[in-house]
Amino acid sequence: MTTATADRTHVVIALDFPEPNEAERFLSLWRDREKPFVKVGMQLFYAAGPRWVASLVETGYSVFLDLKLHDIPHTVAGGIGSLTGLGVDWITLHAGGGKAMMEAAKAAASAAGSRRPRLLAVTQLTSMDRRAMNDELGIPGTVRDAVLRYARLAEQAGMDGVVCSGEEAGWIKEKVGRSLMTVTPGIRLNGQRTGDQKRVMTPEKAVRSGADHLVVGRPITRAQHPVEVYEEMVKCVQQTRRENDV
Ligand SMILES: O=C(O)c1cc(=O)[nH]c(=O)n1[C@@H]1O[C@H](COP(=O)(O)O)[C@@H](O)[C@H]1O
Repeated sequence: MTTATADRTHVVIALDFPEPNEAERFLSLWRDREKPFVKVGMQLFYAAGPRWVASLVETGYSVFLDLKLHDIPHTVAGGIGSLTGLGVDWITLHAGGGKAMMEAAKAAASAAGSRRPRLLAVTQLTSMDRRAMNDELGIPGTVRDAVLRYARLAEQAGMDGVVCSGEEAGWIKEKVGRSLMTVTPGIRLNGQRTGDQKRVMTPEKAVRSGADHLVVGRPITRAQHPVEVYEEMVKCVQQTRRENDV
């Protein structure tokens, strides 16, 4: 298990593929290179199952298991208990499940001792904007305020980090605390299609804004030359960190 540390910003590749063999074919592009940190989300997990995820870990990948758990505390604790044996690095759950749910998840993860996965609370999805949040969900105020509220709750419940957009990462560091890890999807290069994402940022700007780690799917998985795009992003992130002393 690799642990993402503050001295390195990971560009985590979201393996949003329908079948494990597609994901494996994609990963084979990195055959002679350092293995990237990868994210397995619901699409691939439901198709490939937990054993495949465990085999990915055994092969040497750092894995972010993004299942966004959200249920009553007892059920989420049970889910976390079933997932800890896979050896993944990070697991997501929705902060909107509440403090008791997150605390139950933390207790279940802690049972794995030093090999426990880090728990990340998802705040407001990056596919949401203020209009959808206010009008559809009935949550008043700005997205930033809502994200901050979730982040505070996550910190109080002992979460290791939060998933948020680049627009909120720095705000969270300032208002909630620097030790709470900020993991940021919604990453796009200048001029790239945003698709269903609403709160997007370039890798450079996200790092400057306070993102500890980036999650990138389609800009890499759908690129003509995925390894080159990935390496370019890693280089850009490292350079930004150096230049901004972050
Ligand atoms: O938890 C996540 O990883 C996540 C949270 C969020 O708010 N927004 C978000 O896009 N994600 C994930 O990040 C990835 C982004 O993919 P792309 O939009 O293709 O780069 C997807 O796998 C999403 O499931």
